[in-house]
Amino acid sequence: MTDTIFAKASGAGQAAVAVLRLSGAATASVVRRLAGRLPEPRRASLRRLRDPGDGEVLDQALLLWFPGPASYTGEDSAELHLHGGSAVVVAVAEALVRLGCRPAEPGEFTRRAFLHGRMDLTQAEAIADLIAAETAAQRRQALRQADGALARLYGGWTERLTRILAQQEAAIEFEMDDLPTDVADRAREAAAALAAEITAHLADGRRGERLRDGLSIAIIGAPNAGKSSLLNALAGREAAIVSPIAGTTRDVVECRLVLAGVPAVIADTAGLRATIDAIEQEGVRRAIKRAEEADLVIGAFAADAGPDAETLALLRGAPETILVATKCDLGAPPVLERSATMIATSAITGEGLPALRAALEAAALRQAGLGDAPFLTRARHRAALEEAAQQLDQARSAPLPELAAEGYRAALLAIGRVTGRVDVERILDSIFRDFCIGK
Ligand SMILES: Nc1nc2c(c(=O)[nH]1)N(C=O)[C@@H](CNc1ccc(C(=O)N[C@@H](CCC(=O)O)C(=O)O)cc1)CN2
Ligand SMILES: Nc1nc2c(ncn2[C@@H]2O[C@H](COP(=O)(O)OP(=O)(O)OP(=O)(O)O)[C@@H](O)[C@H]2O)c(=O)[nH]1
Repeated sequence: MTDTIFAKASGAGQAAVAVLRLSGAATASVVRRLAGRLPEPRRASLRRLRDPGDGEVLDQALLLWFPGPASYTGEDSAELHLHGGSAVVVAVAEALVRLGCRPAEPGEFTRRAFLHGRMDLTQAEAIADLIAAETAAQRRQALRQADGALARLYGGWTERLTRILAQQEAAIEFEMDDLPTDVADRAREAAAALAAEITAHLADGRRGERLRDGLSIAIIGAPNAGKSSLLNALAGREAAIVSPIAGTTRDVVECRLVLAGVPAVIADTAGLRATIDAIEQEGVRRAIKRAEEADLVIGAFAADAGPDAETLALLRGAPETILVATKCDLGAPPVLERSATMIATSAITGEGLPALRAALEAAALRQAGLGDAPFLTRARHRAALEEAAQQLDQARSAPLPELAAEGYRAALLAIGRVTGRVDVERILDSIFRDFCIGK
């Protein structure tokens, strides 16, 4: 019999109401000892909670009873909605321990939901993403995944692969019996179609992962180009120091932005120039590194000075770039030969800033926006699906039918690791470790 676990499911700190969640086989008897007879399933009922030892009233609480398997975890569970004071929560928690319950590990409720088949691993991970979601687009992606969009997609692939494997094994039997058959060919065709679908799913430009992790944007340019002023204007606060002294920004200054529902971190960096100042050199090194790792690089130059070679060179390696001619209040921006997007801005008059924001939002939607098909959201899924596609390719060209079957089996295992249908124990810990207690 599994332990009966409990945890405060509502947030830390003082609040009007604290929700304690319980799950496990002893839930019904524990609740009866604490609150009297069980209420109707899933109906809130106001109860006095009493200390099981001396009968002292601990709180006046709302009680909910969820008999398994129709509960979040799939087990008998209950919720106690207490007054939020810490002494109330502690008193009830102590009573629960005396009644044989134990505090839950992080993610343990959702882990139990998975173990009872209430959801697959992509859905369990989506619950964690939903709790962490900070923007509308993140919420939508997590909700879609929690609703089973990836579970259905990958589950469908698992079913098809199982059939392919069965066909291949039948083909081996037929061959041993010297029966003529085209079953192996049919398996190979089905595997080719599946491999193509998996490859297309992998080639999503990492949009789902970008939306989950946030977009990285770097502002680079010569000293005094107006980078810090640009960052402050975009962030709407004085995050970075602005001064007429060239070489003011040394370290990377980060600000969080939300662009069309996509979370982003925009970084102001040290002005690019050769210098003998060791600290500034390190700043330039960090600026270059940031630019190389960014999803989008803003190349800033003063309109009256024109773009510099160093900045343009760094822009060349970036996945997406926007050129910004700053200080356009001081002079007209130059006409550039290259076809790159250029936006003229002024931190003084505000000119061009809405256009820059719009360009950033368009880029964010392009790089991390939601599409019709669900996107891959985690590196864990990507690695397993890459392996599945590779195994399928190898299986299709395997010289022996037994080797082909081996490859199909390996591909099946790889996809199974994503959904948790096969070989799960090993990956469970790493997934649920990141949960908060009470979920
Ligand atoms: N108070 C409270 N709020 C919450 C949760 C919770 O557990 N408690 N949730 C927790 O994450 C989320 C809601 N998710 C839930 C998912 C399934 C079931 C559940 O009991 N499912 C049963 C019965 C469905 C029904 O009544 O029709 C089932 O699916 O069989 C409950 C909550 C968000 N809000
Ligand atoms: N007229 C005008 N001056 C600006 C504008 N933007 C920035 N400046 C001025 O240009 C100087 C440099 O601005 P910063 O934003 O500190 O430039 P930076 O590129 O971050 O400079 P470093 O930290 O040295 O790399 C400051 O004196 C700003 O006031 C603008 O749009 N118009």
